[in-house]
Amino acid sequence: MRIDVVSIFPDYLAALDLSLVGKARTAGLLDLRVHDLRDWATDRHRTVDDTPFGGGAGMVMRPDVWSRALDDVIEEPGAPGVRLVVPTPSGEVFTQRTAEAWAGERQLVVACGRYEGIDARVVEHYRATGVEVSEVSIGDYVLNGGEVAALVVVEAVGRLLPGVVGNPESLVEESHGAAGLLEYPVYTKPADWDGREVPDVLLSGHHGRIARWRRDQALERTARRRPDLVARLDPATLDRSDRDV
Ligand SMILES: COc1ccc2nc(C(=O)O)sc2c1
Repeated sequence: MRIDVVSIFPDYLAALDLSLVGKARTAGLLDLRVHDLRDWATDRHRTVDDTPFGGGAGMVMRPDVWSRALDDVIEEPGAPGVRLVVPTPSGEVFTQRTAEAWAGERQLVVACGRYEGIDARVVEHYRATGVEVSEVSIGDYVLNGGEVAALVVVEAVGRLLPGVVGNPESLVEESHGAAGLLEYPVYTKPADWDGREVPDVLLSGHHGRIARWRRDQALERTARRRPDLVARLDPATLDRSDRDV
């Protein structure tokens, strides 16, 4: 998979050279390219914005600069599996399900807005040329630009690519994973720390009981902290018929 990120702050994406995503890049599992939008500006000040039509505070990012950049970066506009991602506070919420769907794409191009955003005609133009365009938000809080959202999207999608995470099994049990539950509490050595002990069941060696305890903990935690997720659970996840283990 190829992911391109276009930003006026390309150094913001340097964190993607680290950890799992960095290893995936080195291993050739993820072709991640970061671009400076100003490289497509035409004036000596490398201007990418201008005042908003209709007035109002702030500046808007110019459509001509963005289209020169995206025309260069999008491999095959309109081809299947090519998606333009535009992080925006007015976007649909980006979730684990979104990440799972996008992990199957051929190319993601993430356009990071700044100032008051990107001229709306850019999204209109690429939609009209047959490019899949997704305007997404990573949550209900105020950011200053799309770069943080780009980091979230690249990590959430990149870690789902085959070979990136050592044990694919771990993708099932993690919070918001395939089961749709929050993760159960985890423990490691020392067994006795701060006068607090590890739940006995985890020391029992009884795998069936451990699995059941973990699922019960995940269900309880999800019901307590994220009741909104419980409504979406597969009924089989709530099935307690294995009580005999
Ligand atoms: C101007 O560009 C922005 C500004 C805020 C913002 N907030 C996002 C979010 O995902 O919440 S993406 C994004 C892009």
